[in-house]
Amino acid sequence: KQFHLGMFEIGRPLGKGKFGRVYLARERTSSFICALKVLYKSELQHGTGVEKQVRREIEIQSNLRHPNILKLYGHFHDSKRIFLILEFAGKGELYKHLQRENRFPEWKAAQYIAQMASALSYLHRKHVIHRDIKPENILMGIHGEIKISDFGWSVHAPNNRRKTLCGTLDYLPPEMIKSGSKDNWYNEKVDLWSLGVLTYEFLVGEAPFEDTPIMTQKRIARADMTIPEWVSKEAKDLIKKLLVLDPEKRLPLDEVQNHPWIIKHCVKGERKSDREKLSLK
Ligand SMILES: COc1cccc(-c2nc(Nc3cc(C)[nH]n3)cc3ccccc23)c1
Repeated sequence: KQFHLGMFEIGRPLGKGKFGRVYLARERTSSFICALKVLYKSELQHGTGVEKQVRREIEIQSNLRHPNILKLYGHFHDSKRIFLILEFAGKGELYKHLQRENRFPEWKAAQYIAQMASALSYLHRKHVIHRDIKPENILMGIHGEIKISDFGWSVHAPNNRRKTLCGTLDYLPPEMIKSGSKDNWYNEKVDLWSLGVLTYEFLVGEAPFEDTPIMTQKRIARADMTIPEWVSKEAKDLIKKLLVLDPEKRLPLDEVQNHPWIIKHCVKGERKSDREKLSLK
């Protein structure tokens, strides 16, 4: 399908991402609502990581279909700009909601982590590692479902990309902090660590290793964090099983999805009494 700018009515600017602006848009013939991300080629210097990052984002995200992953419907460009036609998530950036609410109640945090685990499990089955899981890269749909966006840092198979440490260090796993062997950078277990950091931040309202940049790196390398005593023991258990230094020892995603904390808050539909009947059988 060939897309071009004339096909869209451009609505209000939704906001500025790190490499371009995002507008609400409507496709004229179908009246389909989407979000149009505009990137200026001038800002993507040729041959720099950013241009490759955008190409990778397009290549990876356009082949993904999952309710908790923001869809990329297509892309096109003109002389000066690249346009990404993205799914519109009506409730915007998750981190804004987290800022406003300070922290999420356990039932809400568990539902978000269950959705993230489902999306990551789908990505890993397709050998895609996101590598940049954090609240800033998660959007919220109109029904409160969350959607991973921004695949700029995701990778397909192992490759020799250097990750420039832009933005927060809080979510980096120890293997990406240590200068040692780089092949661990391309092990999907890095997303498990970030899922643990995300779980902590949803419940506590700040990242587990938040400190000065130097101290953050030291604390990550030692998995040096304290979980407040008011966090439930089930939630504590899950965080501790994800924030493990050895990538191979981190709780696999299928066990995250079956963890008691997730089951307790996410098995929707049947009432507790029915659940007891089921387990008594
Ligand atoms: C920096 O603030 C930014 C930047 C980019 C988008 C938003 C934003 N986005 C969306 N939805 C989106 C965005 C995309 C790519 N798909 N669906 C909705 C919003 C609602 C209120 C405020 C802001 C919103 C903010």
